[in-house]
Amino acid sequence: MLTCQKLLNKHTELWQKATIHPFLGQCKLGTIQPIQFNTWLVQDYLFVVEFTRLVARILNAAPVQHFDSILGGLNALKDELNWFRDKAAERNLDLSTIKQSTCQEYCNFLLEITEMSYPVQAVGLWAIELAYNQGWQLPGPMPEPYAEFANRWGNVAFTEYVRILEKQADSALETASETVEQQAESVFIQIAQLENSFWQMAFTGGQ
Ligand SMILES: Cc1ncc(CN)c(N)n1
Repeated sequence: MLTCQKLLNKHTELWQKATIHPFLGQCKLGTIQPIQFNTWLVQDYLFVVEFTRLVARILNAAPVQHFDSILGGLNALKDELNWFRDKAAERNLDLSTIKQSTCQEYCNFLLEITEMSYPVQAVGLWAIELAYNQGWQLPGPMPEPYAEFANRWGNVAFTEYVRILEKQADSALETASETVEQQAESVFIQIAQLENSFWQMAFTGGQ
């Protein structure tokens, strides 16, 4: 039987590339350049808009026992979108801009996930949230102004939320066919690759 942990064990290197990147390393050192950080901030806001739509669709496919956590996630996304708007305003950034190709590619992939069965969606949701939880947590405490960003996804409550998503994905996988297991693995791999590309996009600052 496939589990989230098995996916992490099987694709260690790929997952490391998704969660450990010079972008985050330079946030930790305080040496990230404004163009790089601002590129990430604007593009991540655009991503989170589409991610919110994905979570809403996952709610539609989920068993009622999983509603609590998904509704909690949607509520947190409401705050997160407003927080992104505040952060962008502080930096005089225009959020009504076009998506860079990597961001667009990831958003297109989110749409593809919505057409798959619930176990695959549950694995996708867990992987996307785990990527940010670990990505922002692994470097350890960051200096201001990045501490606030690291804390948003690295905090204990978010870690607990990701654990619940993992349990839900595992329970959805319990009765999954081999085909669905393969789809879940493929979605996990693609998310890991897209997460790495997203950091890379921000790191190159849109040049
Ligand atoms: C690219 C990306 N991946 C994941 C997350 C966490 N929701 C995010 N905000 N952005």
